[in-house]
Amino acid sequence: MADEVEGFNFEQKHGKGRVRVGRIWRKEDGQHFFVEWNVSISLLSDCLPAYVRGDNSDIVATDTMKNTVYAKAKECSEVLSVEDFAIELGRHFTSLYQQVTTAVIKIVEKPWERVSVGGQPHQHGFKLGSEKHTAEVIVKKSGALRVTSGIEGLALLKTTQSGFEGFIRDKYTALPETRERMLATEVSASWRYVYESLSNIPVKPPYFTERYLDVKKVLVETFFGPPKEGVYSPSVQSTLYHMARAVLNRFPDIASIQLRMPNLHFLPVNLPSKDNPTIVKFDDDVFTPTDEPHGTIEASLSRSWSKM
Ligand SMILES: O=c1[nH]c(=O)c2[nH]c(=O)[nH]c2[nH]1
Repeated sequence: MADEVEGFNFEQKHGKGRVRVGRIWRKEDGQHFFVEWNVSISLLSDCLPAYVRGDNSDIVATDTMKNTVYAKAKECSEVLSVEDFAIELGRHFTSLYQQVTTAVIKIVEKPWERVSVGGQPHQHGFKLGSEKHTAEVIVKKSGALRVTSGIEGLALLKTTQSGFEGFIRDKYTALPETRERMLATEVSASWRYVYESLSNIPVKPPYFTERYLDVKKVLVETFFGPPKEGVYSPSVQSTLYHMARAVLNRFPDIASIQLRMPNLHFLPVNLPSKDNPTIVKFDDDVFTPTDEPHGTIEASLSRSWSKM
């Protein structure tokens, strides 16, 4: 929030970063549920005297914020999504403290997944998966709300049905045109829901978790295409756009989506030999995997009637 202080413009916020919490829920049938969250809290509050006069009487201690994460985790008697937990924290800070005008809560969930043993889901055994579910929630004292969910580290690769042709050629261009290459990326996506107030968010607890899984499915299926023939990608740009569009077309409760898709190159291996026959001649088979340097391709897509 911006204030005028002694003739200057002044903006401030304070919070606690990287509060780590694990929570078990035990069901009556013996099945356990487990989540591990990394929570960051940032509060916009009326506490100028702390900065200007050393008067802390309007300060919510960041230690209290940390304790609140554990207290609220204890209070939640049912399994809930990162979004729901973030909304609960935001609601708490903006309603309990007169000084707090806005709460920004970010959570990254560690991807613990139930293991299967002998083909059966284990009651209390979990292994670490790969991509992470994230949420960022902004709650205002008025009840105004913004919920943004995301995926980080969704690594995808296909061995064909990708090419790159027709790009600008000049004296620095060495890249050959191709209709046959590998395509590998690590998708980061974040999408904002249409809900703008605490009073109109869906209250059914699995809603945000289900949506997260639905969005991931649409992103993955659009990237790969049908199982047998796949779908041809003329560029990362085109594939990214189709993925973003598929999500907005499919889910009316999502207002906008941002995608970041590095192009993780697999370089053809050719090993000529001066005297003997060629050691390795590339035939779309042997590659040097690289992640540095990599292409960076990102875009966001929102409904044109959106206010943002
Ligand atoms: O899909 C691609 N998009 C690019 O912008 C690009 N640039 C490049 O060198 N290779 C690729 N591939």
